[in-house]
Amino acid sequence: MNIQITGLTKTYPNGHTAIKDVNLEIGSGMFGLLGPNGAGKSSFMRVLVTAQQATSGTILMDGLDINEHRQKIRTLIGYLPQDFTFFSKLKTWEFLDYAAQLSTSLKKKERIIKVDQLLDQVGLLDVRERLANKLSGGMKRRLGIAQALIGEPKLLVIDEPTTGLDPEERIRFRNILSDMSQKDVTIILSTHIVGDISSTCHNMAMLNKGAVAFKGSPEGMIEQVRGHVWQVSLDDEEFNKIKTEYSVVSTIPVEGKWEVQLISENSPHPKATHANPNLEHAYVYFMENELGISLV
Ligand SMILES: Nc1ncnc2c1ncn2[C@@H]1O[C@H](COP(=O)(O)OP(=O)(O)OP(=O)(O)O)[C@@H](O)[C@H]1O
Repeated sequence: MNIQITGLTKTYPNGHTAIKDVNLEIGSGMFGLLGPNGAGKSSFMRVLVTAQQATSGTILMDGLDINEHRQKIRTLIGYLPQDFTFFSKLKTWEFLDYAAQLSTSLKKKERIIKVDQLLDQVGLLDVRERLANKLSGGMKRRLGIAQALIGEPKLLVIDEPTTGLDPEERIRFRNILSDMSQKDVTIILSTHIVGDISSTCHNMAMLNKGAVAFKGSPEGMIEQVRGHVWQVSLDDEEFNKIKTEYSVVSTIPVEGKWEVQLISENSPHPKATHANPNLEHAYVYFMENELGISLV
């Protein structure tokens, strides 16, 4: 699916503008929306899935204006909101079957086949008889993906997919999304976790205070911080001093010293050398230099 977003603005009734003149083009594959809490990611996603209306601007999905073709657009979208919850008393397969009844016209026999296919795809077939509200946090998120996929959407919108998941579940969840994005489904995921983007998305945007602070590839964002990431080995005293002056992004204790990586325009220490930048470095750099948000 091709999505063209032009001049999108959302002002809530209390006067707060959560999305400011956003212009983006999103193609097939996986697109990451990165930004700190409160940046406007959820507001943006709710507008995208027609759950709330923009104040101004347009969104075209494969050429269709989402305001003029709301019903049609809704059949093309699967949505997993941040605060997704289950009805109690439904088993895992029953929950998905219920979602299938709402979003497909499949007959009972076809639905059961489809439900089990999807449960298998997200690794939940073994727990199909378990009550959905008794699943672990990671399993619930995976069941959430399955319900978003049951109507065979062309666009999958996922808000903060890995928040609260342990590392193993996080990797598993990312892998499911990567598989999906190879099946001609456009996936938009919002997150404040840099690793979710760097390991899955070819294109991304960074939102801050409702406006687009960066758009392009993760590599493009990383290039902007090249030359500003330093590493140096410090003793306790030096380390305590440097961490009050610079944005330290990682610290590893090595042989009684501290192996430190930090962001700085200029060399922070006579023994400091350049380090290879990654997306986390770029995120910190953007927050500090472009957006004026201090992390020290
Ligand atoms: N219904 C609303 N009425 C008024 N202000 C709102 C409403 N919903 C969100 N906001 C405000 O809009 C801003 C953006 O919120 P939003 O939830 O879209 O951000 P976010 O990037 O998804 O953050 P988070 O990850 O914390 O949810 C915040 O300042 C929030 O308080």
